[in-house]
Amino acid sequence: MSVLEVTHVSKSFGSLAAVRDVSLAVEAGELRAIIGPNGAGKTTFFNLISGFFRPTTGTIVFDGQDITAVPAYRRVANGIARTFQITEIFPALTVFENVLISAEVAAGFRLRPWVGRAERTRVRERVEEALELTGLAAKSGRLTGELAHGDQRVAEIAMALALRPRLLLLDEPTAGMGGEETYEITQLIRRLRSGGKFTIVLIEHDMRVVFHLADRITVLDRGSLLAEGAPAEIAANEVVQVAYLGDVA
Ligand SMILES: Nc1ncnc2c1ncn2[C@@H]1O[C@H](COP(=O)(O)OP(=O)(O)OP(=O)(O)O)[C@@H](O)[C@H]1O
Repeated sequence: MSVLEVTHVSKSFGSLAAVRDVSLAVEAGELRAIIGPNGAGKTTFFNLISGFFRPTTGTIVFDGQDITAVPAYRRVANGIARTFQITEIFPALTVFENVLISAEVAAGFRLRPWVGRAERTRVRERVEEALELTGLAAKSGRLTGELAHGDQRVAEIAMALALRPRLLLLDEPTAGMGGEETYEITQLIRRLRSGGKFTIVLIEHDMRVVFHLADRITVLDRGSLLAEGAPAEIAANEVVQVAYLGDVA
């Protein structure tokens, strides 16, 4: 069954069509990679799924529910969490505090004058679970700004996991990483995927990571869907090779 169904979605900024008539369906438990050259519309597409932008046309259905008009914060409550291309953390707070804030905001704590102890405990459990899942538990008391870049990106993933999402959107999780860190985060994403709890959509420029992790790959080019298929099909697709993969495939 499809968890996410995007149908004929477009998004224009003035006269620029950043996403043009894109449709895709992501199955439960699948790891889908979205690739494409710079400016292909990948991040805009993420912003449409997470609700930061409303599509100009088209519909987005999550878990059988039409969420096209649902605002971003409610999509989080429905089970969609994302990370960003650029790290979005509070460097002066500890890892634990960053993940806790994320979980508390999602639980609506900041909007209420009083929150019961049981609910606080439940949210803390989510934070601890996210830190365990990402392997950051031992570093939870460290200031986030003092962590290596790779661990900061992992902390961001922990912040998303603390929302207990069913759909996890990862925007270039290996951006700015060296070989070792890229390997570590690839292993982490593979673990998250194999746990079976999450459906993952990943934007990624590193083709080794993409071909390693993805069940299926969607290729965007100048806002349009250029191709979709299993990694072997995409690697063998001549149109994709010409437009994007070049020597890599
Ligand atoms: N908020 C915005 N306002 C105006 N134009 C935008 C906005 N966001 C994106 N664009 C434009 O839409 C097009 C697609 O951008 P987008 O960031 O989605 O591409 P991308 O595939 O994620 O690129 P990259 O790989 O460089 O991150 C670009 O031409 C970009 O300049």
